Formats: sequence, C-alpha cells, structure tokens
Amino acid sequence: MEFKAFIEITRPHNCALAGVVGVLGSIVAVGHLPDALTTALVFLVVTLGCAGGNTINDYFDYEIDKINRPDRPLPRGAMGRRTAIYYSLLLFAVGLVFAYMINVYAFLLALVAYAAMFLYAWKLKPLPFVGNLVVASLTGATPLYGAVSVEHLGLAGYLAVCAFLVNVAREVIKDIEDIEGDLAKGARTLPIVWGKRNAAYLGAAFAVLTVVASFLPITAGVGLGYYAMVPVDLIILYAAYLILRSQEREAAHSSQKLLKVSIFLAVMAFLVAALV
Ligand SMILES: CC(C)=CCC/C(C)=C/CC/C(C)=C/CC/C(C)=C/COC[C@H](O)COP(=O)(O)O
Ligand SMILES: CC(C)=CCC/C(C)=C/CC/C(C)=C/CC/C(C)=C/COP(=O)(O)OP(=O)(O)O
Ligand SMILES: [Mg+2]
Repeated sequence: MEFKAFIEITRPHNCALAGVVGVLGSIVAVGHLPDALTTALVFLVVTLGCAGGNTINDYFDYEIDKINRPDRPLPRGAMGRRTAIYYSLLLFAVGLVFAYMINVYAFLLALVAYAAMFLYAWKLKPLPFVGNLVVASLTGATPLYGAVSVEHLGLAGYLAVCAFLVNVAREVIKDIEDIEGDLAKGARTLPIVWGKRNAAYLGAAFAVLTVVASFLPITAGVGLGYYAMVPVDLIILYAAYLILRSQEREAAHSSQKLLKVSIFLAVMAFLVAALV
C-alpha cells in the first residue's frame, strides 16, 4: 500500500479545478466572493465529491483500467480495491457533512450529485452516450452548486451550459481514445455502437456548441475583458479539427487533452473577469 495512492486516486488536479468552479459559481451568482465560511464549504463539498467520484470510478473500472490505464493505483497494486471503496464512501460522507452546514438545498444537491457519481461508476458508464451525459451534467452542476449555496443564480447558468457542452465533447472523445479497453470489457460506448467517425462528428459538434455558448455572458452585458475567451475558443476549435482529421488513439488523446487545457484557461478567464 502506497500512501501517495490516497491522493493520486482522487485525481487532485480535477478536484481542485472543480472546487474552484464551485466557488466561481457562487461569485458569478452574487457578483462578489461570498463569506469565507461559505467559500470554504463550497470548495470542500465539490472537491470531496469529485475525489469520491474519481475513487469509486477507479474501483468499478478496475478491469478496463488494467488495459487502458495500468499505471493507475488500483491496477498497479498501490491500493487494494476494498480500501478504495471504503475510502470513496468516507470522502462522500465528509462532503455531505460540510454540505449540511451550508443549507438544505446545498445538502440535497450534493446528495444527488454524489449518488449520480456512484451510479455512473457502478452502472451507467457502459451505456452509449448516457454515461457521457451524466458526467457532463455533473460538471455542469458544479457552478450551479456554488449558486445554490448562495441562494442566487446570476450568471452561473451560463457557466453551467458551457461546462456541460465542453464536457460532453471531451467525454465522447475520451471514449474514442479508450475504445480498446472498453471493447475488451464489453462496454457499449458511443464509438463502439455508432462508430469512431460518427462519434467524432458528435464530439466536434459539441465543441463548436461550446464556442457559441461561451459568448452567452456577453449577451448579459459582461464587459470587454471577457474577450480573453477568444484564445480559449480557438483551442476548442483546434481540438474539434484534430478529432475530425483522425480518430486514432493518439489524435483522440491530443484532442481531449486540449479540451482539458481549454477548460482550465476558461475557468481562469471567468475568475479574472468576475473578480477584477
Ligand atoms: C467555454 C468553456 C470551456 C467554459 C468552461 C466551463 C467550465 C466552468 C468548466 C468546468 C468543468 C469542471 C467542473 C471541471 C472539473 C474537472 C473535470 C474536468 C471534471 C470532469 O472529469 C471527468 C473526466 O472524465 C475525468 O477524466 P480525466 O480528466 O482524464 O482524469
Ligand atoms: C456538484 C457537486 C457537489 C459535485 C460535482 C463533482 C464534479 C466536479 C464532478 C465532475 C464529474 C466527475 C469528476 C465525476 C467522477 C467520475 C469520473 C472520473 C468520471 C469519468 O471517469 P471515466 O469515464 O471512467 O474516465 P477515466 O478514463 O478518466 O476514468
Ligand atoms: Mg474510469
């Protein structure tokens, strides 16, 4: 057992980014940073939920990851599978305690989101496109979580739409990348059921929809500083081009990684636009 596996299995980069997105949702909802306690609680509930979701995901993906991701903690033997499931349940439980400290709506939304992550990992992932929609909905729910925590919506809805669309694109393209392991385990992902090329068209279409949606806040009067999104949109369009040009594993990997970079840069742009 490696101690660092307890950090690694949670995918801390995703969790930290998700936590920032939760707080960003609160900021764009009320137009300023909420009080320190609410900010900390929103960050913790989203981060712990994302950590629990990633951990339970690796628990159920053990056979697939032995082929696709043999370097991950469970397939390489750095953590036992029983330890992983208890660890994920602990992360979810602590997250729910913090959610209860925010307000009843924040507690209920966390309960639904945590249950959805468990259900995705346990049963929904192999369903063509349904699994992709569940993950994308969870990422879209993240800025909404911040808004629910401050009991106001504001521009958080726009963030949610962008988060949903870009993650549908990324999840479909990740399935194109993972088709070998998914085939071996009999998972019926979209590229397997519909063909890699059709899946690539769908992924690219959602990437283009993300670019269109990224200008929604301007219709709400967000200022010129928002044009920092233009380079982000160019990266998204290039990711769409890559997956249309080739559906081989390497092209799909580059495309989905570029979308992840665009998510990080977009979140930073939104954060600067909201705080400056
Ligand atoms: C225009 C534009 C791109 C706006 C950004 C919208 C926005 C706020 C996106 C944030 C979405 C979010 C909550 C991201 C958290 C981290 C994340 C990528 C979660 C989804 O992870 C699922 C994925 O399958 C994990 O795979 P991997 O990243 O390879 O470990
Ligand atoms: C709204 C609240 C309270 C929490 C949301 C928490 C967040 C940000 C969830 C985003 C989606 C997410 C990280 C879900 C966890 C499960 C997961 C890692 C799905 C993707 O896994 P796979 O589809 O197996 O892809 P991998 O190959 O990366 O394992
Ligand atoms: Mg997985």
